[in-house]
Amino acid sequence: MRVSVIGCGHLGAPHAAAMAELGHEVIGVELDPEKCKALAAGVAPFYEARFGELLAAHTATGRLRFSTSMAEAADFADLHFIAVGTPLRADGRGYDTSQVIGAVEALLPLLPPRPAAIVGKSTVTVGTAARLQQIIDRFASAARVDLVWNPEFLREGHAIEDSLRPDRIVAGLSTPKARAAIEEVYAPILARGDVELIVTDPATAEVLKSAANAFLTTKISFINAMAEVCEITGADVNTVAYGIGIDKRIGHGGMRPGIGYGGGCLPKDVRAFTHRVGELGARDAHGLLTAVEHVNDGRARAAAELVEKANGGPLDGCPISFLGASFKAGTSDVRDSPALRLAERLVERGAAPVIYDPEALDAARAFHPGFSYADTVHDALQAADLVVIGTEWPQFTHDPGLPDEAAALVRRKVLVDVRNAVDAGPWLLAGWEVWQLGRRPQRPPHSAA
Ligand SMILES: NC(=O)c1ccc[n+]([C@@H]2O[C@H](COP(=O)([O-])OP(=O)(O)OC[C@H]3O[C@@H](n4cnc5c(N)ncnc54)[C@H](O)[C@@H]3O)[C@@H](O)[C@H]2O)c1
Ligand SMILES: O=c1ccn([C@@H]2O[C@H](COP(=O)(O)OP(=O)(O)O[C@H]3O[C@H](CO)[C@@H](O)[C@H](O)[C@H]3O)[C@@H](O)[C@H]2O)c(=O)[nH]1
Repeated sequence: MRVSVIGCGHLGAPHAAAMAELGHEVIGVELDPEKCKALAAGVAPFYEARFGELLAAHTATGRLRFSTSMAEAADFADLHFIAVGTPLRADGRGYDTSQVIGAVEALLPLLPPRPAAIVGKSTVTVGTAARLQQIIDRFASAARVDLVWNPEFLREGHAIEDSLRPDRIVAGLSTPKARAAIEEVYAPILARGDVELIVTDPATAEVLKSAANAFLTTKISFINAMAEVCEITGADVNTVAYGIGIDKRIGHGGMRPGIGYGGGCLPKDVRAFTHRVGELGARDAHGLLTAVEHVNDGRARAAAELVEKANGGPLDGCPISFLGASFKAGTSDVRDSPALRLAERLVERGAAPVIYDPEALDAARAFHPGFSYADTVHDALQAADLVVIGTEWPQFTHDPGLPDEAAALVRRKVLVDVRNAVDAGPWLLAGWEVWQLGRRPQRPPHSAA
């Protein structure tokens, strides 16, 4: 099938590569000329597992190409994925959907006189598809153009894997032709027989996506609220999370305690949904989601207080080796990164963090030029009074050599892991104190404290 992907950011570019991998002929449309040029040359503009490899392979054969021209895409493709951004409005009251509306309005008059499907993947407020349908209906071509709302559930860092092997495919649509288009574009996935296609109306598809992200944040804030309880009672939140997660009704997935959720999706999506359900008068939903956001908003402060405790007093002038900048491991994305939120708090408290990240240094430098950065983990560790793990990269949490290596470079062997991801054992053996959220501090054998 000939498809276009309009908007080639963290969602659209991997989605375009995955569509090419499924055998489609794909054109990606990207407004940003630099990003478009890199993609067209087969070079990934951000770090995402397997994406670079697929991009290089499929741009080399010509099955996947990129352009800044919407007209080229309109002419070429029969199905158009909309994957443009939906940032929060500046006042925080819901999404700014202008990129979505703008992309559809730009595409419609360019479509040639043959059937086409517009397939929305961006995350939107419920009601957006209905608004787009009205815009489509105003065009003479309306009978030829079908609209599908097909929300995306991929996780950054797993974008290719999640696109090729999704948990489910959701399609909000209203005509048999639209259903046929979705079944055709996802045919290679559906043929495997283990992925359910949920066909519903557009409003249900929109709410389903918002509800999924709202539930994910609820789970994270729940365990982080339990971390607070553990901190007060001297209980251990990692054991609590493990113990309750054994119950299949609860599960272990998406319930790692720590500094809270960040990234380009969950914070803005739950914010926009909270606002929308409030507007709609859904008071219980509004109360629940407000509490979820409130817990998350408090995590950077809780983490900063933990760092201060680990330091044994105020952080004024304290040199901190700060490991991690991306919003989670496996991506170079620093949008709304909890790690950088904490770094900011530490600076406010007078500390001097030096930040290192294996993949996100360029993005962090570009978006947060005010921080100090090191090009290697060795440079970041040099003469630090504290080491803070802000992002759970395996290079920091699972490198068996790091505790000894770091011990030789720092001034004091105090580790604060705000992702609760480190196995303290090797660090304690190397003489480190280990501090984590919602857990008692662990001290090395034979330590006086
Ligand atoms: N990032 C994810 O993992 C993910 C997963 C599921 C859903 N989503 C949703 O997908 C949407 C996109 O998210 P993202 O993270 O990729 O954002 P992003 O900002 O990384 O990418 C959006 C891209 O669209 C481009 N763009 C905007 N208007 C355009 C136009 N008219 N023509 C061509 N290109 C245009 C921008 O230049 C940008 O590169 C959002 O609604 C987001 O909530 C994202
Ligand atoms: O147990 C957990 C899981 C995640 N996080 C944090 O939550 C944030 C988001 O993580 P994750 O959900 O893995 O990343 P995203 O790539 O942002 O993906 C989310 O947002 C996407 C955009 O809507 C959806 O498509 C995905 O299904 C949804 O998981 C990150 O800061 C994580 O560190 C935790 O603190 N504890």
